[in-house]
Amino acid sequence: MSIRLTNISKKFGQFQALSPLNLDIQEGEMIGLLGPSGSGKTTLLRIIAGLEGADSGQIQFGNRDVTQVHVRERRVGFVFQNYALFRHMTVADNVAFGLEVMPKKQRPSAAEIHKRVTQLLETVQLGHLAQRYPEQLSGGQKQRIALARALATQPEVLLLDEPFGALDAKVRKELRRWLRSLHDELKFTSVFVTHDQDEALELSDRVVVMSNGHIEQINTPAELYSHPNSRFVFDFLGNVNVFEASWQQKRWENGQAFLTPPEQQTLQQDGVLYVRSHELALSNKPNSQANLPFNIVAMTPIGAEVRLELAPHGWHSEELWEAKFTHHNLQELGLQKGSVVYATPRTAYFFGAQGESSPTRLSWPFLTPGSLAFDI
Ligand SMILES: Nc1ncnc2c1ncn2[C@@H]1O[C@H](COP(=O)(O)OP(=O)(O)OP(=O)(O)O)[C@@H](O)[C@H]1O
Repeated sequence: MSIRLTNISKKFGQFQALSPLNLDIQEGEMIGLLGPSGSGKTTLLRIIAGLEGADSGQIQFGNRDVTQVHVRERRVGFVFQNYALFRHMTVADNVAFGLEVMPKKQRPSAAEIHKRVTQLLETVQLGHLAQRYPEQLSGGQKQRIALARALATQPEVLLLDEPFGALDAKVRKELRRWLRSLHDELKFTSVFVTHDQDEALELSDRVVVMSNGHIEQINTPAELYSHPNSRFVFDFLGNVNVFEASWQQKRWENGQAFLTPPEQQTLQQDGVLYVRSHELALSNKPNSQANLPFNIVAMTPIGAEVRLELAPHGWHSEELWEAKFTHHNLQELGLQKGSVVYATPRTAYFFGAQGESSPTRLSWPFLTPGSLAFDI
């Protein structure tokens, strides 16, 4: 079932929770609503569900205008963060609930309900827990049951509000993969809310990035990562290093540090350069492309990588910079906590001070310490 939102807005009193926004969701797509707390994700999800009315605009499911249609008639499945299972009912009865309360004419027979519940419990791989009560389940199991319950009425749209928010990191990851494969198998259209960028990037076909009640950008995870269209999206997708750049004749400067633009670039103005932590090379001396001196203040192994925290040396940055390397790379470089190093970006994104919101992507030839043809 495709979903089309046209001109949807919502105010709570004087507060504009959603500015008029448009969103087209394809049939069978999995859409992640990502944004900081208060950006309007849950409000938008509740409006799609029919749990909240919009102040303006139209909602279509396929060709059907559902703007005025009651939540019960919209045929959506809903999963909340806090499971919302009925405590006094067994797992099987919880899953059967949506079917049992159907109007008599539409309700399947008792035998059909039993069959469907059994199948759903198999799908969520919890058939053996059918006679347990919610309090006898782990958080991850409860959330799978909540999903089975939401799917029992065979909705064409599944809406999930921070479905894995209350679970620990490992269970979250398992359930994410599991939800994605269930989605691919059953082919319903899903919209889920999250403030976890990894979750949004891993699960979604497209991510809708929200801030202050409007949509900042909609794109596939890969495109969002390679072409963030605003500083907000860049910041929100995490871990960027910021170089406040003042244009001085042929290069960007900040204190004693400088960066020379790639040859073909003609961005001769002040601005801000954003550099991702894994797009930095380090060396024990500067070169003609970059003179970005740092003190290494911390080296933290995180799984297969080591994260370096770098304090600018002789220039200013609001925050420490971060660089990521494999253990092997780092050994080759022979770096120690406390040493001074020079960073050279491979790629950076330039936001001009003149206010244009989309950045220019800058790409330099990759310089390794041994191949610095133009060391200074
Ligand atoms: N019923 C309500 N009455 C008044 N204000 C509300 C109501 N529901 C939401 N808001 C406000 O609207 C804004 C958007 O809320 P919403 O829950 O949609 O944000 P969110 O992006 O889902 O945030 P979170 O990640 O914290 O859940 C918030 O500032 C919130 O305080």
